[in-house]
Amino acid sequence: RQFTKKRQNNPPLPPGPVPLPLIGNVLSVNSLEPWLTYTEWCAEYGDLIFFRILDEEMVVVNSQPIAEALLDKRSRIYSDRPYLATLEPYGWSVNFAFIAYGDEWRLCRRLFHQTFRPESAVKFRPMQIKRAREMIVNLVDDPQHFHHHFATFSLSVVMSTVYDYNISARDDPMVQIVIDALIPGLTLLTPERSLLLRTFPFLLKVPDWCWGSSIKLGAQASLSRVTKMKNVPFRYVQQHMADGSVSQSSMVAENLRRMEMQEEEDKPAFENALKKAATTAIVASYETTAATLMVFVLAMVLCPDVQKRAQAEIDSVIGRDRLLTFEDRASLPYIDAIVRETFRWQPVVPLGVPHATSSDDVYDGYFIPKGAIITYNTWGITRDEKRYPDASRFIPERFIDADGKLTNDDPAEYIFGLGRRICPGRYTADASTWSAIVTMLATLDISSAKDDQGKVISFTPTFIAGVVRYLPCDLPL
Ligand code: HEM
Repeated sequence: RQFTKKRQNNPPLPPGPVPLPLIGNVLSVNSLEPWLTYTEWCAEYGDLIFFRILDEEMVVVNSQPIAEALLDKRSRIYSDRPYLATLEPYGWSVNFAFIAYGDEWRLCRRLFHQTFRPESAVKFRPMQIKRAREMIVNLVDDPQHFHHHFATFSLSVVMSTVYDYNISARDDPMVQIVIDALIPGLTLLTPERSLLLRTFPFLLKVPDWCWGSSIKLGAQASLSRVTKMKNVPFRYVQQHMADGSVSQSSMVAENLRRMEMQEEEDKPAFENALKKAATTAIVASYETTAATLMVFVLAMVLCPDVQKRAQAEIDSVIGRDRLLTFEDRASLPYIDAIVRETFRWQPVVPLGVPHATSSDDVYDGYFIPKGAIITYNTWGITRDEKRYPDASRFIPERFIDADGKLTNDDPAEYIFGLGRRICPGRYTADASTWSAIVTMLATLDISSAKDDQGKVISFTPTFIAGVVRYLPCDLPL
């Protein structure tokens, strides 16, 4: 009744599938790969769709111009995040990517931005190239565990910028702490788990011996792992600052020095925000960068001609006598086209991170209610056949014009989200991806694994779906 009353004097809602009473459209959405449903709906209902999942009001945006008009141009209204009941009990409010739009988010984001804005991020480039070369050594030594080396690479870049911590190639204790907290966390933050706790919050209070206590015990275990991930590397910097053995320019060290000049009463909030900004950097980079590099190796195996053309570009422009640096980037357009196509072909965050509206709005004659969950369908953009003919194929040439130059279409403009919540790590992510890809192409040949008889092991790549969509680590490559 409340729902109907609220609508009476407002313009119509955007078009969408007819909801069932109470449950809404929950049964029509592919729960594992919702982006497929949203992309199908786009053909039927257009680029702005409204539907309901139980009592949640959902809006899906299927076009880049509408996403820019809402998330960017009206960012004052569209920058909140939906409430996730799992966040606090499981310790994940430490990740400011999921917290509400407000003062705490603003402070975290400001601290983050100081380190990762373009002018600062450029300083990391030599380190990123160095880490990419270390990754190659690991890949040559132990090619089978390539996913592990990509994850190590991704963490080594971010741990270095945030804590000035150098991780070792294998069995690093700090990496273990991060992985222990992160891997279970990826599945815990699903909307389904959140819905369960929102509907039955008493599940966090049931006695240990009672049926259903596994939720509470799981939350306690997660909280303790995440707290460890937040505190241990932070303490590492505090301890090593005193003896001068960490660089004073790491994100945490720099801000701890700033904190010394602050009033005593401001320090706890600042330290808390700094811990959150630092931990978010680790969490947000870990799986996204590694998943992107997995997509790249898959593409190289499926498209050997692309790999050959890229290697020929490197050989003809740079030669074979030296390794590459960022100064070479502008003279290697085909490599950049591969980076763009890697981002587009299998976007690792296919629905971005959902936004939420903080007040009612009207767009193009449609009413968008306060508190609606706004999902930006990145996957749908990448599958637009008008913009990307033969969209499901890996074709870097689509980003090269007739003169051999890069076109103006750069997927980095949409795969990192939009508006005030746009990925603030995007410059570092792009530079890490480029340095890893170019160094691999210059030094390695990537192909399918072979069995004992020397026959190629065939496989069908299947992705694991979640906020981050990734390939399993045991691909036979
Ligand atoms: C290929 C790699 C990456 C992709 C595809 C990616 C994508 C995204 C997307 C789609 C969002 C949500 C944006 C929105 O709400 O509109 C996001 C948020 C975020 N990303 Fe990334 N990201 C990547 C790597 C990184 C890295 C390396 C870092 C850190 C150095 C990072 C830090 C963050 C943070 C802190 C947020 C939360 C922003 C906020 O809520 O204010 N990301 N990312």
